[in-house]
Amino acid sequence: MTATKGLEGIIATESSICSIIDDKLAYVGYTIDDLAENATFEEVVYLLWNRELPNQEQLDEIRQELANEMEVPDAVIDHLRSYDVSKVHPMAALRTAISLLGVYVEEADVMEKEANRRKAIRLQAKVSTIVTAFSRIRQGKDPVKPKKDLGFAENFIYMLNGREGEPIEIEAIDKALVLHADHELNASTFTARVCVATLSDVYSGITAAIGALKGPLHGGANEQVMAMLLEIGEEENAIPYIKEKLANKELIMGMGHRVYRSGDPRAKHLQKMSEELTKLTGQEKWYKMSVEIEKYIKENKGLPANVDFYSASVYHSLGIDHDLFTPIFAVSRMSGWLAHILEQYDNNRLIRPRAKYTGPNLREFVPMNERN
Ligand SMILES: CC(=O)SCCNC(=O)CCNC(=O)[C@H](O)C(C)(C)COP(=O)(O)OP(=O)(O)OC[C@H]1O[C@@H](n2cnc3c(N)ncnc32)[C@H](O)[C@@H]1OP(=O)(O)O
Ligand SMILES: O=C([O-])CC(=O)C(=O)O
Repeated sequence: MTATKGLEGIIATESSICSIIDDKLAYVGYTIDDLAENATFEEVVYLLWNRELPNQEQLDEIRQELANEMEVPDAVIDHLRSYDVSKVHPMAALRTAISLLGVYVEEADVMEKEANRRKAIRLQAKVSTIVTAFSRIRQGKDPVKPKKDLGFAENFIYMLNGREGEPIEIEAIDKALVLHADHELNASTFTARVCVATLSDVYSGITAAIGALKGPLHGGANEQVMAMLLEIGEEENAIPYIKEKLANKELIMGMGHRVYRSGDPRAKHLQKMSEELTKLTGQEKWYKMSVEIEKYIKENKGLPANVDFYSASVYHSLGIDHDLFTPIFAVSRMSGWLAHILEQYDNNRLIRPRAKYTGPNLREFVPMNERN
């Protein structure tokens, strides 16, 4: 029995949601390039859950369902106010709030297909409200209630800032949500599938997934990228900084990927957005610095920039707090997690691999009075 460290290259399930073939990414057959340029986030949510793009009527319906379900129970808001928010990372707050939501909502443990779809709508709608409410509360402000006539990205910006977004902000957030929505069997999605394959409930699967996304080797990398750019400070420091990190065998956040070799097809869209938004806000140095780092790492380590690399300067130039970058990833990836959870329920088998044992051989039990 040999072990494959990190399960690299292991085909662990069949899925009809997302493909990565020869470094090309598609959601249900539609390339990420087409979707990034032409689809809204709500269209992508519909696509991931139904495996077809919505017609206008279906799109209107899912938009309305999401807007209608955005409010969260007072108990969840009260909970966000109940601890020292200055000491809690928003991903920890989100993980706990989603778990708490599972206690207050109806049907949490009802496993019927239609009930699970209703739960999917509620979770997708409410994740945005929780992230923005936490952000407002820690600024000493009241959460802003969602508006039923706004789209998903519009409501996110409205609830975050207490004002409706400018068209360029709405477009940027909507596109970022489209780009992060799903990614095959990434660590957090796999976590969600492992959890619900025990026939546990949707809230448990999503809570587990948020925990996995939080780590800096996965979704948490986008916040770390911005921390790195700030530490570098000025463009001329970028390459010496990177050289030193590499010499110390430290990771360059936002670089490398388990699956992509030539490049992450989402990165170029975020790069373009970063170029435009940093220019518009007079913060081009973050973009220029990122381009230099990407080039150096590609040439010297053969590693491509991943989705987290340019999203950092995109969100920064939109004035978003750096520790909200990963929660925004979660707001988007909620759609993919839910698609995979529903797919897992539809064709379930317990996920239970084996471990190659490397400990001591069988031995005599040692009574307490004979132990060192
Ligand atoms: C949304 C997402 O989750 S995208 C990924 C977000 N994560 C990051 O950006 C964190 C930085 N990147 C990494 O840590 C890795 O590239 C991962 C976790 C994404 C992929 O990891 P793996 O597939 O396990 O790659 P692995 O660790 O085997 O790397 C292969 C080699 O490249 C090196 N390497 C990989 N990524 C990096 C990096 N970002 N900086 C420096 N070296 C790196 C490794 O040290 C290793 O070198 P070695 O062969 O000399 O030991
Ligand atoms: O697929 C992965 O391993 C990580 C990733 O890029 C994602 O989750 O978007």
